[in-house]
Amino acid sequence: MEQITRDQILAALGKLSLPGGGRSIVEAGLISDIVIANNRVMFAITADQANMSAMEPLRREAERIVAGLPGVEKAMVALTAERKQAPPKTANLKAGIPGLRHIVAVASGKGGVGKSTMAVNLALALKANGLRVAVLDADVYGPSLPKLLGIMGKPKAADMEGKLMQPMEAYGLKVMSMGFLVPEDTPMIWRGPMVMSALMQMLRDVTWGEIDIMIVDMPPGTGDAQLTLAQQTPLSGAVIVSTPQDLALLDARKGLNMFRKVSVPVLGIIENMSYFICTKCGERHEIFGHGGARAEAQRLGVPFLGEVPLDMEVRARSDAGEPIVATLPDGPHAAIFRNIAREVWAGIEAGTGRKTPRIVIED
Ligand SMILES: Nc1ncnc2c1ncn2[C@@H]1O[C@H](COP(=O)(O)OP(=O)(O)OP(=O)(O)O)[C@@H](O)[C@H]1O
Repeated sequence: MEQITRDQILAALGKLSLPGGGRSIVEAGLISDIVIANNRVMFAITADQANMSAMEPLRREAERIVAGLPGVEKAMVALTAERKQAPPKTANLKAGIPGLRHIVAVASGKGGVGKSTMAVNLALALKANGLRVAVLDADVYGPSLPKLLGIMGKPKAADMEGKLMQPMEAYGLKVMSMGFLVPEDTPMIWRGPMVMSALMQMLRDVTWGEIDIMIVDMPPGTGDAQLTLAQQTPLSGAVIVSTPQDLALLDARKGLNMFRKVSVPVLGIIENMSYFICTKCGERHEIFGHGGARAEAQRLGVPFLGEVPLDMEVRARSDAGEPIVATLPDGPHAAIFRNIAREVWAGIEAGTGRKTPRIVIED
């Protein structure tokens, strides 16, 4: 497929007039930077905050026009409010997505704490407990699910127009990630509205089917993009991943505060790299002391979901795309994750009071 250029896109959008006629959206300077990657085009249209709903047909029309250009496989267009703090319009999404009963975010106060590893193994443990589970990689800055789950290739179209995509599958999970759509080496500058728009498309335009719980691997940190995601996605709850140092340094608290700010219940904290099991002697080393995290969680008023050791086996299997809960289901780690999964699900049930399927516990 030939590569579309920014000028070709602007020329096509030049025909699109603002509501009420008059100037085009290009002349009015309402088009943000245009990102072109792998035959996918992303940009935002600036709108008056008070005028967002009136601009929605224009957004759809812009998306349709660009998607129809030669060399474009998909177009993603978001509306952004002029005032910076206002999130893009996602009213339909907030109401819930058909088929997805619960969406739970896995987040961290900072990067590198093992958030993605925890998200994948938590998803697999929920599945082992008898639930229908999907995982969504919202970590568009560094999508890691394809690697962690050993998935290659691209999602297939699910309809004739190519608007809907089928999710990928691995170890019985339904999976979607920006990593499937954008090649690893594509330099991309992601902005808040684009992250939200990409996530919306992955939530809305993927044939997920009936899912009891979807785990969303959030981008690390607690900046604007994360706040918008937390605010605009219909979340049943959030799980915070932290390391002992992270807890001590109060980075985890930022994550907690972010979800509290947008009234998403925090289901609890997972302490990762909690202790170290010596590969030679099998002895447990409490490098950072023991019990601190549990006490800290209590102090912060959130459930403590469990502790996962720093372990060579966890890392090696993650890096090989063979997550430990799926490939070593009888091992001690899988049991730890199944317990965490049980706590998470109990928290969701307590929070919603909805009828849920029976969970089969095998250990
Ligand atoms: N409990 C653990 N024991 C050993 N290694 C671990 C453990 N948890 C995570 N790791 C390793 O730490 C590295 C970072 O983990 P991961 O990618 O899950 O972190 P992250 O917080 O999602 O990172 P990012 O900030 O890039 O999103 C990976 O190599 C992973 O295999």
